[in-house]
Amino acid sequence: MTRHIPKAEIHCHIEGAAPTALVRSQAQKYGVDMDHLIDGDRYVWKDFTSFLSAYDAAAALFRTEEDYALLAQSYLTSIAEEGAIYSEVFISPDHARRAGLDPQAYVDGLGEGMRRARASHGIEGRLIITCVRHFDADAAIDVARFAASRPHPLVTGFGMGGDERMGSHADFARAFDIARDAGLGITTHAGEVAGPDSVRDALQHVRPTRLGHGVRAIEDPSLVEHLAEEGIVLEICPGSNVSLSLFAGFEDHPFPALREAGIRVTLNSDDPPFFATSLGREYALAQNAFGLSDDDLVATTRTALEAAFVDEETRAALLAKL
Ligand SMILES: Nc1ncnc2[nH]cnc12
Ligand SMILES: [Zn+2]
Repeated sequence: MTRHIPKAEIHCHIEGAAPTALVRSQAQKYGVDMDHLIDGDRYVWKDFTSFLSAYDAAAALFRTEEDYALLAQSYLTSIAEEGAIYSEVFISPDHARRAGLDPQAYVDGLGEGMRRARASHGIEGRLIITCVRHFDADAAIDVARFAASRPHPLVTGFGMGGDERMGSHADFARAFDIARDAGLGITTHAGEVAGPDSVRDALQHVRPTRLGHGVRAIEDPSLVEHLAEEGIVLEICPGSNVSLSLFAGFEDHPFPALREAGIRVTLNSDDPPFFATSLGREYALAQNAFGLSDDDLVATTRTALEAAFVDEETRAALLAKL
């Protein structure tokens, strides 16, 4: 049991956090048939490509500001009940636009959901605007400009998700420059479904302080050393990685080896209902499968808070809770 451990999450996609029951009710509301996508309480997918398609289909069912307010409120409330004190969620204006929702209304809805969760459960939240690698690089520049305009006080970071097997971070360097110049924190997905070269590509072209996943850096000892030396924080999502068959099981997962190599590691759920997980389950797994003690788990939360894209006053207040 890790309910008593204060937790912080810095890698969760809000559209990927929608429980199947909520998506079913959204589908009913908008008259969309989702039977091919949901079986009982699980999403139907078989590999990374079909996972991304299922994710896009679920996202298409959130269409109004209030839909997103409810989604953010219910997600933050659920992890607060598992002991979370801080939540950064990845958000995607491209997905909102595709669902017919104006990006400003999207961000306002998400911000309102975070405000409600903070009021009821005390959980602090921030929004990381992401572009999508398998959409196109010009769209990414528009998304970066939107993020750089600081559309909401809770928007504090910029990142990229999507299909890492496509293109290079070089194609998105301009978008990341726009976001960095506006003072936003920078993270990006790399070293998940592609290997060490992809991590090096990300470091070279977008200079992130954090990496989404990064776990396949383990295939290159010199890269592991570099990540440790530079203090790059890995947003590790073990349940997601095993579910997507990056590793055969938790006993093969590199979390312990990366941690022992001196890399700053954190625990996250990525897209929890897609991978039958939750932030609480990730902490419990780290205890049971990786042998982390209560103190080790709290240290992981501390790393997440140190790496969080948040103002220093809020960071100090959060760290004081540990
Ligand atoms: N695990 C993941 N990798 C890349 N992009 C994503 N978008 C949502 N989940 C993702
Ligand atoms: Zn992710």
